[in-house]
Amino acid sequence: MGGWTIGVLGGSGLYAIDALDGAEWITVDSPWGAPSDQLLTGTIGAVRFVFLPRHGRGHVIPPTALNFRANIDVLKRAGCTDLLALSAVGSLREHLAPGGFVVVDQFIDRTVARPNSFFGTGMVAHVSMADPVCPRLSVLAAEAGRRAGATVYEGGTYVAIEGPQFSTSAESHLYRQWNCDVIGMTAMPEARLAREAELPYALVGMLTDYDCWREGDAHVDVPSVLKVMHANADKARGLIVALAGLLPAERTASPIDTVLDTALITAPDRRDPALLARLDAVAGRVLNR
Ligand SMILES: CSC[C@H]1O[C@H](OP(=O)(O)O)[C@H](O)[C@@H]1O
Ligand SMILES: Nc1ncnc2[nH]cnc12
Repeated sequence: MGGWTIGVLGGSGLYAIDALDGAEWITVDSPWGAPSDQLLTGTIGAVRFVFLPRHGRGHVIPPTALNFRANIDVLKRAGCTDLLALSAVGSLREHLAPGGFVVVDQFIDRTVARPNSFFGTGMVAHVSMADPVCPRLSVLAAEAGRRAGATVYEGGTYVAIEGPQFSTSAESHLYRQWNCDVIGMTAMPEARLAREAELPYALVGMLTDYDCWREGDAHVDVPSVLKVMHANADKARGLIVALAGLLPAERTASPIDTVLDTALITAPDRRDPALLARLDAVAGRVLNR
């Protein structure tokens, strides 16, 4: 038991949060390289927040070049207990109208060019991704979104594409046939790495457009995404403030806090010391005992 420290990954159009008491940008180094930016830390009530603009302030890093491992590693090092990801997403469903929020509960990963694990040769691990998000944080994020005035849809499958180009119409129709609900470029491998780092992860997709599947509609472009995001930025910030008020005073353990207990397979005497050193924050709990 203890308090909550919520790491917030801010996506397109959300590069800072202004409601933090004692707000301070801090630098956290990572053995995985440079994260997207400094971390903005501060508190709202009893809850500590650590905010990272996923693409860096000024949106300088494209999805493929994001150092997802460093981003998750620095959030872990900064003491985060849980992660809330906020992302602009395209809608693949008529009823998921731009302006609404979708609390995602599944993923299909179509990314092809991103390191997607902290583990590797010399320290092999396999975590379950069957239930890729934290149900506890997802429920609270949904309620926080409603309190912030958003229309919130609970549950939905996010297809992660490599980008940076938006999809072809054929792909957009295919993803609809696969029962995907929303589309974006950043939740993978972010959600995988959060799980490996034993950080419960919830994702609120902020619907900005109908991608390019809808007959007679203009296809998605950057101005249309940013227009909706700017109109919704207050609701996103309101969600964070409302979440602080909804979290119980004490954080009880989550099963996700200990997923590495059953994930490591490499024999202790065959482990690579250099890789173990890089895993100090992510897996120190199980490697140092
Ligand atoms: C600006 S449109 C495409 C861009 O927006 C989304 O970013 P994020 O998930 O960080 O909000 C999408 O994944 C693309 O990176
Ligand atoms: N249609 C779309 N495709 C991929 N990423 C997005 N982010 C926001 N809208 C998107």
